[in-house]
Amino acid sequence: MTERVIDRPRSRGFLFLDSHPAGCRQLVSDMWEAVAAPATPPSADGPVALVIGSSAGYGLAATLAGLKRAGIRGIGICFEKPATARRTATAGWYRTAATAELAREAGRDMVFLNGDAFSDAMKEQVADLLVERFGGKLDYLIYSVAAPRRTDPETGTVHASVLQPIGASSRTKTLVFDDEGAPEVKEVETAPAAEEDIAHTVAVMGGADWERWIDHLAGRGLLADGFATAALSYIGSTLTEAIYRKGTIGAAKAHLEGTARALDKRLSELVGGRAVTSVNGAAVTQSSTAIPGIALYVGLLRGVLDERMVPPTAQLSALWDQLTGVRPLDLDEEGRIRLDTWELAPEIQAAVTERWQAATTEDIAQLADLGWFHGEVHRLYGFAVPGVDYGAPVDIEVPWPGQPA
Ligand SMILES: NC(=O)c1ccc[n+]([C@@H]2O[C@H](COP(=O)([O-])OP(=O)(O)OC[C@H]3O[C@@H](n4cnc5c(N)ncnc54)[C@H](O)[C@@H]3O)[C@@H](O)[C@H]2O)c1
Repeated sequence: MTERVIDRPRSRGFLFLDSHPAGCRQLVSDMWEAVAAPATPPSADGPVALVIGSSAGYGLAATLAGLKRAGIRGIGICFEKPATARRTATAGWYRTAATAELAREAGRDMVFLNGDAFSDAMKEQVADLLVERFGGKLDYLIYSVAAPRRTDPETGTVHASVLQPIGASSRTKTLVFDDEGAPEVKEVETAPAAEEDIAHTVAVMGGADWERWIDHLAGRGLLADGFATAALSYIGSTLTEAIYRKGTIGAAKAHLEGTARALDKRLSELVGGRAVTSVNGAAVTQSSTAIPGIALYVGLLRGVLDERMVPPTAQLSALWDQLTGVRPLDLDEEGRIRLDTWELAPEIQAAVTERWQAATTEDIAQLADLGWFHGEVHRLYGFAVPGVDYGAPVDIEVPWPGQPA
Protein backbone atom coordinates (compact mmCIF):
# COMPACT_ATOMS: atom_id res chain seq x y z
CA MET A 1 0.00 0.00 0.00
CA THR A 2 1.44 3.38 -1.00
CA GLU A 3 -0.58 6.21 0.48
CA ARG A 4 -0.12 9.77 -0.61
CA VAL A 5 -1.79 13.14 -0.43
CA ILE A 6 -2.08 14.54 -3.95
CA ASP A 7 -3.77 17.84 -3.31
CA ARG A 8 -2.61 19.61 -6.45
CA PRO A 9 -1.48 18.30 -9.81
CA ARG A 10 1.94 18.94 -11.33
CA SER A 11 1.43 19.80 -14.98
CA ARG A 12 3.14 20.82 -18.20
CA GLY A 13 0.52 22.67 -20.20
CA PHE A 14 -2.48 20.39 -20.56
CA LEU A 15 -0.38 17.33 -19.66
CA PHE A 16 -0.44 16.33 -16.01
CA LEU A 17 2.23 14.24 -14.33
CA ASP A 18 -0.07 12.70 -11.72
CA SER A 19 -3.61 11.51 -11.57
CA HIS A 20 -5.86 11.15 -8.55
CA PRO A 21 -7.26 7.65 -7.83
CA ALA A 22 -10.26 8.81 -5.78
CA GLY A 23 -11.06 11.60 -8.25
CA CYS A 24 -10.93 9.22 -11.22
CA ARG A 25 -13.18 6.78 -9.39
CA GLN A 26 -15.71 9.48 -8.52
CA LEU A 27 -15.69 10.78 -12.08
CA VAL A 28 -16.48 7.33 -13.48
CA SER A 29 -19.23 6.90 -10.94
CA ASP A 30 -20.71 10.29 -11.95
CA MET A 31 -20.56 9.29 -15.63
CA TRP A 32 -22.33 6.02 -14.77
CA GLU A 33 -25.07 7.92 -12.93
CA ALA A 34 -25.50 10.18 -15.94
CA VAL A 35 -26.29 7.26 -18.27
CA ALA A 36 -30.06 6.81 -18.52
CA ALA A 37 -31.20 3.29 -17.60
CA PRO A 38 -33.00 1.38 -20.36
CA ALA A 39 -36.78 0.91 -20.35
CA THR A 40 -36.37 -2.83 -19.64
CA PRO A 41 -33.51 -3.96 -17.38
CA PRO A 42 -30.92 -5.93 -19.40
CA SER A 43 -30.39 -9.62 -18.69
CA ALA A 44 -27.02 -10.87 -17.41
CA ASP A 45 -26.26 -12.62 -20.69
CA GLY A 46 -26.51 -9.49 -22.82
CA PRO A 47 -24.72 -8.95 -26.12
CA VAL A 48 -20.96 -9.44 -26.26
CA ALA A 49 -19.02 -6.28 -27.08
CA LEU A 50 -15.40 -5.30 -27.56
CA VAL A 51 -14.50 -1.68 -26.85
CA ILE A 52 -11.06 -0.63 -28.06
CA GLY A 53 -9.88 2.50 -26.24
CA SER A 54 -12.08 1.86 -23.20
CA SER A 55 -10.28 3.90 -20.53
CA ALA A 56 -10.79 7.49 -21.66
CA GLY A 57 -12.93 9.93 -23.59
CA TYR A 58 -15.42 8.45 -26.02
CA GLY A 59 -14.31 4.85 -25.48
CA LEU A 60 -14.90 5.13 -21.74
CA ALA A 61 -18.33 6.61 -22.46
CA ALA A 62 -18.97 3.72 -24.87
CA THR A 63 -18.07 1.23 -22.16
CA LEU A 64 -20.20 2.80 -19.43
CA ALA A 65 -23.20 3.46 -21.66
CA GLY A 66 -22.83 -0.01 -23.16
CA LEU A 67 -22.80 -1.67 -19.75
CA LYS A 68 -25.65 0.28 -18.22
CA ARG A 69 -27.92 1.09 -21.13
CA ALA A 70 -27.28 -1.70 -23.65
CA GLY A 71 -26.48 -4.43 -21.10
CA ILE A 72 -23.27 -5.48 -22.79
CA ARG A 73 -20.65 -7.84 -21.39
CA GLY A 74 -17.30 -8.50 -22.98
CA ILE A 75 -13.89 -6.93 -23.26
CA GLY A 76 -12.36 -3.45 -22.99
CA ILE A 77 -8.86 -2.69 -24.23
CA CYS A 78 -6.68 0.27 -23.37
CA PHE A 79 -3.06 1.27 -22.95
CA GLU A 80 -2.29 2.46 -19.43
CA LYS A 81 0.63 2.55 -17.00
CA PRO A 82 0.69 1.31 -13.38
CA ALA A 83 1.93 3.35 -10.41
CA THR A 84 5.67 3.43 -9.79
CA ALA A 85 7.72 4.54 -6.79
CA ARG A 86 7.71 8.11 -8.18
CA ARG A 87 4.48 8.44 -10.12
CA THR A 88 0.83 7.60 -9.77
CA ALA A 89 -0.71 5.25 -12.33
CA THR A 90 -2.20 6.90 -15.41
CA ALA A 91 -5.73 8.21 -14.97
CA GLY A 92 -7.07 5.56 -17.36
CA TRP A 93 -5.73 2.85 -15.07
CA TYR A 94 -7.79 4.16 -12.15
CA ARG A 95 -10.83 4.79 -14.37
CA THR A 96 -10.63 1.20 -15.62
CA ALA A 97 -10.53 -0.15 -12.06
CA ALA A 98 -13.63 1.94 -11.25
CA THR A 99 -15.42 0.85 -14.43
CA ALA A 100 -14.71 -2.81 -13.67
CA GLU A 101 -16.18 -2.40 -10.21
CA LEU A 102 -19.38 -0.86 -11.58
CA ALA A 103 -19.66 -3.65 -14.16
CA ARG A 104 -19.29 -6.23 -11.40
CA GLU A 105 -21.93 -4.54 -9.26
CA ALA A 106 -24.27 -4.50 -12.25
CA GLY A 107 -23.69 -8.24 -12.77
CA ARG A 108 -21.97 -7.84 -16.13
CA ASP A 109 -18.95 -9.95 -17.07
CA MET A 110 -16.45 -7.39 -18.37
CA VAL A 111 -12.74 -8.09 -18.77
CA PHE A 112 -10.19 -5.31 -19.23
CA LEU A 113 -6.94 -5.90 -21.08
CA ASN A 114 -4.04 -3.49 -20.87
CA GLY A 115 -1.79 -3.51 -23.90
CA ASP A 116 -1.24 -2.48 -27.50
CA ALA A 117 -4.46 -2.86 -29.50
CA PHE A 118 -2.45 -2.41 -32.70
CA SER A 119 -0.52 -5.65 -32.11
CA ASP A 120 -1.52 -9.05 -33.44
CA ALA A 121 -0.75 -10.55 -30.01
CA MET A 122 -3.62 -8.50 -28.53
CA LYS A 123 -5.93 -9.60 -31.33
CA GLU A 124 -5.07 -13.25 -30.59
CA GLN A 125 -5.59 -12.76 -26.86
CA VAL A 126 -9.01 -11.23 -27.44
CA ALA A 127 -10.02 -13.97 -29.87
CA ASP A 128 -9.00 -16.65 -27.35
CA LEU A 129 -10.89 -14.89 -24.58
CA LEU A 130 -14.01 -14.64 -26.72
CA VAL A 131 -13.86 -18.39 -27.28
CA GLU A 132 -13.11 -19.30 -23.66
CA ARG A 133 -15.39 -16.91 -21.84
CA PHE A 134 -17.98 -15.37 -24.15
CA GLY A 135 -19.37 -18.23 -26.23
CA GLY A 136 -17.15 -17.55 -29.25
CA LYS A 137 -19.35 -14.84 -30.79
CA LEU A 138 -18.91 -11.09 -30.83
CA ASP A 139 -21.97 -8.88 -31.38
CA TYR A 140 -20.43 -5.39 -31.29
CA LEU A 141 -17.05 -3.74 -31.72
CA ILE A 142 -16.55 -0.06 -30.86
CA TYR A 143 -13.28 1.38 -32.14
CA SER A 144 -12.24 4.49 -30.20
CA VAL A 145 -8.45 4.55 -30.19
CA ALA A 146 -6.54 7.83 -30.23
CA ALA A 147 -2.81 7.19 -30.29
CA PRO A 148 0.35 9.03 -31.27
CA ARG A 149 1.98 6.03 -32.97
CA ARG A 150 1.37 2.55 -34.26
CA THR A 151 3.68 -0.31 -35.11
CA ASP A 152 2.40 -2.04 -38.22
CA PRO A 153 2.43 -5.77 -37.37
CA GLU A 154 2.84 -6.62 -41.05
CA THR A 155 5.99 -4.59 -41.72
CA GLY A 156 7.30 -3.64 -38.26
CA THR A 157 7.26 0.02 -39.35
CA VAL A 158 6.55 2.49 -36.55
CA HIS A 159 4.18 5.17 -37.82
CA ALA A 160 4.02 8.44 -35.88
CA SER A 161 1.04 10.72 -36.40
CA VAL A 162 1.32 14.50 -36.73
CA LEU A 163 -1.23 17.29 -36.29
CA GLN A 164 -0.49 19.53 -39.25
CA PRO A 165 -2.33 21.21 -42.11
CA ILE A 166 -2.02 19.87 -45.65
CA GLY A 167 -0.79 22.00 -48.54
CA ALA A 168 -0.16 25.33 -46.80
CA SER A 169 0.77 26.44 -43.33
CA SER A 170 -2.06 27.54 -41.07
CA ARG A 171 -2.31 30.19 -38.40
CA THR A 172 -4.78 29.72 -35.63
CA LYS A 173 -5.69 31.40 -32.41
CA THR A 174 -5.07 29.18 -29.45
CA LEU A 175 -5.64 29.19 -25.70
CA VAL A 176 -2.94 28.52 -23.12
CA PHE A 177 -2.78 28.88 -19.35
CA ASP A 178 0.27 30.00 -17.37
CA ASP A 179 1.44 28.27 -14.16
CA GLU A 180 -1.01 30.33 -12.10
CA GLY A 181 -3.86 29.30 -14.40
CA ALA A 182 -4.15 32.72 -16.11
CA PRO A 183 -5.46 32.38 -19.68
CA GLU A 184 -3.72 33.75 -22.74
CA VAL A 185 -5.00 33.85 -26.32
CA LYS A 186 -2.09 33.48 -28.75
CA GLU A 187 -1.59 32.88 -32.43
CA VAL A 188 0.38 29.86 -33.53
CA GLU A 189 1.50 28.92 -36.98
CA THR A 190 1.79 25.30 -38.03
CA ALA A 191 3.78 24.31 -41.11
CA PRO A 192 2.19 21.97 -43.66
CA ALA A 193 2.87 18.27 -43.30
CA ALA A 194 5.33 16.44 -45.50
CA GLU A 195 3.75 13.79 -47.78
CA GLU A 196 5.19 10.95 -45.73
CA ASP A 197 3.81 12.40 -42.49
CA ILE A 198 0.32 12.44 -43.99
CA ALA A 199 0.75 8.75 -44.82
CA HIS A 200 2.05 8.00 -41.31
CA THR A 201 -0.92 9.79 -39.70
CA VAL A 202 -3.35 7.84 -41.88
CA ALA A 203 -1.55 4.63 -40.90
CA VAL A 204 -2.07 5.43 -37.20
CA MET A 205 -5.52 7.05 -37.10
CA GLY A 206 -7.11 5.75 -40.31
CA GLY A 207 -9.00 2.49 -40.71
CA ALA A 208 -6.12 0.00 -41.17
CA ASP A 209 -6.11 -1.37 -37.64
CA TRP A 210 -9.91 -1.41 -37.36
CA GLU A 211 -10.03 -3.50 -40.52
CA ARG A 212 -7.28 -5.77 -39.22
CA TRP A 213 -9.37 -6.43 -36.10
CA ILE A 214 -12.37 -7.38 -38.23
CA ASP A 215 -10.21 -9.58 -40.52
CA HIS A 216 -8.73 -11.31 -37.51
CA LEU A 217 -12.03 -11.97 -35.74
CA ALA A 218 -13.79 -12.97 -38.97
CA GLY A 219 -10.88 -15.30 -39.76
CA ARG A 220 -11.46 -17.08 -36.46
CA GLY A 221 -15.21 -17.27 -37.12
CA LEU A 222 -16.03 -15.07 -34.13
CA LEU A 223 -18.45 -12.56 -35.65
CA ALA A 224 -22.05 -13.19 -34.63
CA ASP A 225 -24.89 -12.96 -37.16
CA GLY A 226 -25.86 -9.30 -37.41
CA PHE A 227 -22.51 -8.19 -35.94
CA ALA A 228 -22.18 -4.38 -35.91
CA THR A 229 -19.13 -2.19 -35.55
CA ALA A 230 -18.68 1.57 -35.18
CA ALA A 231 -15.51 3.67 -35.25
CA LEU A 232 -15.45 7.18 -33.84
CA SER A 233 -14.88 10.13 -36.15
CA TYR A 234 -14.96 13.92 -36.05
CA ILE A 235 -15.75 16.66 -38.55
CA GLY A 236 -15.83 19.87 -36.52
CA SER A 237 -16.03 23.52 -37.36
CA THR A 238 -14.64 25.57 -40.26
CA LEU A 239 -12.68 27.40 -37.53
CA THR A 240 -10.54 24.32 -36.94
CA GLU A 241 -10.70 22.72 -40.38
CA ALA A 242 -7.23 23.75 -41.57
CA ILE A 243 -5.63 21.81 -38.74
CA TYR A 244 -8.34 19.17 -38.30
CA ARG A 245 -10.68 18.04 -41.05
CA LYS A 246 -8.52 19.34 -43.92
CA GLY A 247 -5.29 18.46 -42.11
CA THR A 248 -3.44 15.21 -41.51
CA ILE A 249 -5.91 13.92 -38.92
CA GLY A 250 -8.77 14.73 -41.30
CA ALA A 251 -7.05 12.64 -43.99
CA ALA A 252 -6.99 9.79 -41.46
CA LYS A 253 -10.68 10.30 -40.65
CA ALA A 254 -11.55 10.27 -44.37
CA HIS A 255 -9.67 6.95 -44.60
CA LEU A 256 -11.55 5.63 -41.56
CA GLU A 257 -14.87 6.60 -43.13
CA GLY A 258 -13.85 4.94 -46.42
CA THR A 259 -12.90 1.82 -44.46
CA ALA A 260 -16.38 1.82 -42.90
CA ARG A 261 -18.03 1.80 -46.30
CA ALA A 262 -15.87 -1.12 -47.50
CA LEU A 263 -16.34 -3.05 -44.25
CA ASP A 264 -20.08 -2.43 -44.30
CA LYS A 265 -20.35 -4.16 -47.68
CA ARG A 266 -18.19 -7.08 -46.57
CA LEU A 267 -19.94 -7.59 -43.26
CA SER A 268 -23.35 -7.42 -44.85
CA GLU A 269 -22.39 -10.30 -47.14
CA LEU A 270 -20.53 -12.24 -44.46
CA VAL A 271 -22.84 -12.15 -41.42
CA GLY A 272 -25.63 -9.73 -42.33
CA GLY A 273 -23.61 -7.18 -40.35
CA ARG A 274 -22.86 -3.46 -40.42
CA ALA A 275 -19.92 -1.09 -40.15
CA VAL A 276 -20.39 2.63 -39.60
CA THR A 277 -18.52 5.62 -38.35
CA SER A 278 -20.03 7.67 -35.57
CA VAL A 279 -19.28 11.36 -35.93
CA ASN A 280 -19.22 12.83 -32.44
CA GLY A 281 -19.09 16.34 -31.10
CA ALA A 282 -16.13 18.10 -29.54
CA ALA A 283 -15.14 16.99 -26.04
CA VAL A 284 -12.21 17.79 -23.78
CA THR A 285 -9.99 14.70 -23.82
CA GLN A 286 -6.27 14.05 -23.53
CA SER A 287 -6.13 13.69 -27.32
CA SER A 288 -8.24 16.70 -28.25
CA THR A 289 -6.36 19.18 -26.05
CA ALA A 290 -3.18 18.33 -27.99
CA ILE A 291 -4.65 19.83 -31.19
CA PRO A 292 -3.75 23.50 -31.81
CA GLY A 293 -6.79 25.77 -31.46
CA ILE A 294 -9.10 23.09 -30.07
CA ALA A 295 -8.87 24.30 -26.47
CA LEU A 296 -9.97 27.78 -27.52
CA TYR A 297 -12.68 26.39 -29.76
CA VAL A 298 -14.14 24.07 -27.11
CA GLY A 299 -14.02 26.79 -24.44
CA LEU A 300 -15.94 29.16 -26.74
CA LEU A 301 -18.37 26.40 -27.75
CA ARG A 302 -19.20 25.84 -24.11
CA GLY A 303 -19.49 29.61 -23.65
CA VAL A 304 -22.21 29.57 -26.31
CA LEU A 305 -23.93 26.29 -25.41
CA ASP A 306 -23.48 26.04 -21.65
CA GLU A 307 -25.55 23.07 -20.42
CA ARG A 308 -26.73 22.36 -23.97
CA MET A 309 -23.30 20.90 -24.71
CA VAL A 310 -23.97 17.15 -25.08
CA PRO A 311 -21.58 15.03 -22.97
CA PRO A 312 -19.94 11.87 -24.36
CA THR A 313 -22.10 9.52 -22.21
CA ALA A 314 -25.30 10.96 -23.72
CA GLN A 315 -23.89 10.73 -27.25
CA LEU A 316 -22.72 7.16 -26.73
CA SER A 317 -26.07 6.14 -25.20
CA ALA A 318 -27.62 7.38 -28.45
CA LEU A 319 -25.06 5.35 -30.41
CA TRP A 320 -25.90 2.16 -28.51
CA ASP A 321 -29.62 2.79 -29.02
CA GLN A 322 -29.03 2.88 -32.76
CA LEU A 323 -26.68 -0.11 -32.85
CA THR A 324 -28.99 -2.29 -30.75
CA GLY A 325 -32.14 -1.30 -32.64
CA VAL A 326 -33.83 0.60 -29.79
CA ARG A 327 -33.94 3.36 -32.38
CA PRO A 328 -33.47 3.04 -36.14
CA LEU A 329 -30.01 3.70 -37.58
CA ASP A 330 -29.92 7.35 -38.61
CA LEU A 331 -27.22 7.80 -41.26
CA ASP A 332 -26.16 10.85 -43.25
CA GLU A 333 -25.69 10.71 -47.02
CA GLU A 334 -22.17 9.36 -46.48
CA GLY A 335 -23.35 6.53 -44.26
CA ARG A 336 -22.23 8.07 -40.96
CA ILE A 337 -24.14 8.28 -37.68
CA ARG A 338 -24.19 11.98 -36.76
CA LEU A 339 -24.07 12.71 -33.05
CA ASP A 340 -22.53 16.15 -33.62
CA THR A 341 -25.55 18.09 -34.85
CA TRP A 342 -25.80 20.04 -31.57
CA GLU A 343 -22.27 21.34 -32.24
CA LEU A 344 -22.51 22.03 -35.96
CA ALA A 345 -25.95 23.71 -36.05
CA PRO A 346 -25.47 26.88 -38.16
CA GLU A 347 -26.64 29.28 -35.43
CA ILE A 348 -24.24 27.72 -32.91
CA GLN A 349 -21.32 27.89 -35.34
CA ALA A 350 -22.17 31.51 -36.18
CA ALA A 351 -22.13 32.43 -32.48
CA VAL A 352 -18.83 30.59 -31.87
CA THR A 353 -17.27 32.24 -34.94
CA GLU A 354 -18.24 35.69 -33.72
CA ARG A 355 -16.62 35.02 -30.34
CA TRP A 356 -13.56 33.41 -31.95
CA GLN A 357 -12.92 36.51 -34.05
CA ALA A 358 -13.29 38.80 -31.04
CA ALA A 359 -11.22 36.64 -28.65
CA THR A 360 -8.18 38.26 -27.02
CA THR A 361 -6.40 37.60 -23.72
CA GLU A 362 -8.29 40.54 -22.19
CA ASP A 363 -11.83 39.44 -23.03
CA ILE A 364 -11.53 35.66 -23.26
CA ALA A 365 -13.03 35.18 -19.79
CA GLN A 366 -16.26 36.83 -21.00
CA LEU A 367 -16.43 34.83 -24.24
CA ALA A 368 -15.38 31.33 -23.23
CA ASP A 369 -16.40 29.18 -20.30
CA LEU A 370 -12.89 29.02 -18.88
CA GLY A 371 -13.89 27.69 -15.47
CA TRP A 372 -15.55 24.72 -17.13
CA PHE A 373 -12.68 24.13 -19.55
CA HIS A 374 -10.02 24.38 -16.86
CA GLY A 375 -12.09 22.00 -14.71
CA GLU A 376 -12.53 19.53 -17.57
CA VAL A 377 -8.77 19.38 -18.15
CA HIS A 378 -8.25 18.73 -14.45
CA ARG A 379 -11.01 16.12 -14.37
CA LEU A 380 -9.18 14.14 -17.10
CA TYR A 381 -6.70 13.34 -14.35
CA GLY A 382 -9.17 13.04 -11.49
CA PHE A 383 -8.71 16.56 -10.11
CA ALA A 384 -11.45 19.18 -9.59
CA VAL A 385 -14.05 16.43 -9.18
CA PRO A 386 -16.82 17.62 -6.85
CA GLY A 387 -17.12 15.66 -3.61
CA VAL A 388 -13.50 14.44 -3.48
CA ASP A 389 -11.38 15.31 -0.45
CA TYR A 390 -8.03 16.18 -2.00
CA GLY A 391 -6.48 16.65 1.44
CA ALA A 392 -7.02 12.99 2.34
CA PRO A 393 -4.31 10.38 1.70
CA VAL A 394 -5.09 7.91 -1.10
CA ASP A 395 -3.58 4.58 -2.05
CA ILE A 396 -2.01 5.04 -5.48
CA GLU A 397 -1.44 1.30 -5.98
CA VAL A 398 -4.77 0.15 -7.33
CA PRO A 399 -4.73 -3.39 -8.79
CA TRP A 400 -5.71 -3.92 -12.42
CA PRO A 401 -9.19 -5.52 -12.52
CA GLY A 402 -8.94 -9.27 -12.14
CA GLN A 403 -5.39 -9.09 -10.76
CA PRO A 404 -4.72 -9.84 -7.07
CA ALA A 405 -4.24 -6.76 -4.84
N1 LIG B 1 -12.28 14.29 -28.23
C1 LIG B 1 -13.05 14.75 -29.20
O1 LIG B 1 -13.40 15.94 -29.26
C2 LIG B 1 -13.56 13.78 -30.25
C3 LIG B 1 -14.68 14.15 -31.02
C4 LIG B 1 -15.18 13.25 -31.95
C5 LIG B 1 -14.55 12.03 -32.15
N2 LIG B 1 -13.46 11.71 -31.40
C6 LIG B 1 -12.80 10.42 -31.69
O2 LIG B 1 -12.96 9.54 -30.60
C7 LIG B 1 -11.88 8.60 -30.62
C8 LIG B 1 -11.23 8.56 -29.24
O3 LIG B 1 -10.70 9.84 -28.97
P1 LIG B 1 -10.71 10.45 -27.49
O4 LIG B 1 -10.64 11.92 -27.66
O5 LIG B 1 -11.84 9.85 -26.72
O6 LIG B 1 -9.30 9.93 -26.98
P2 LIG B 1 -8.69 9.67 -25.52
O7 LIG B 1 -7.29 10.11 -25.58
O8 LIG B 1 -9.58 10.25 -24.48
O9 LIG B 1 -8.75 8.07 -25.40
C9 LIG B 1 -7.96 7.25 -26.19
C10 LIG B 1 -8.10 5.80 -25.75
O10 LIG B 1 -7.28 5.00 -26.61
C11 LIG B 1 -6.48 4.13 -25.79
N3 LIG B 1 -5.26 3.80 -26.52
C12 LIG B 1 -4.32 4.64 -27.03
N4 LIG B 1 -3.35 3.93 -27.65
C13 LIG B 1 -3.70 2.62 -27.54
C14 LIG B 1 -3.10 1.41 -27.96
N5 LIG B 1 -1.96 1.38 -28.67
N6 LIG B 1 -3.71 0.24 -27.63
C15 LIG B 1 -4.86 0.23 -26.90
N7 LIG B 1 -5.49 1.35 -26.51
C16 LIG B 1 -4.91 2.53 -26.82
C17 LIG B 1 -6.24 4.92 -24.52
O11 LIG B 1 -5.82 4.06 -23.47
C18 LIG B 1 -7.63 5.53 -24.32
O12 LIG B 1 -8.48 4.55 -23.73
C19 LIG B 1 -10.92 9.06 -31.71
O13 LIG B 1 -11.19 8.34 -32.89
C20 LIG B 1 -11.29 10.51 -31.88
O14 LIG B 1 -10.97 11.03 -33.15
C21 LIG B 1 -12.97 12.54 -30.44
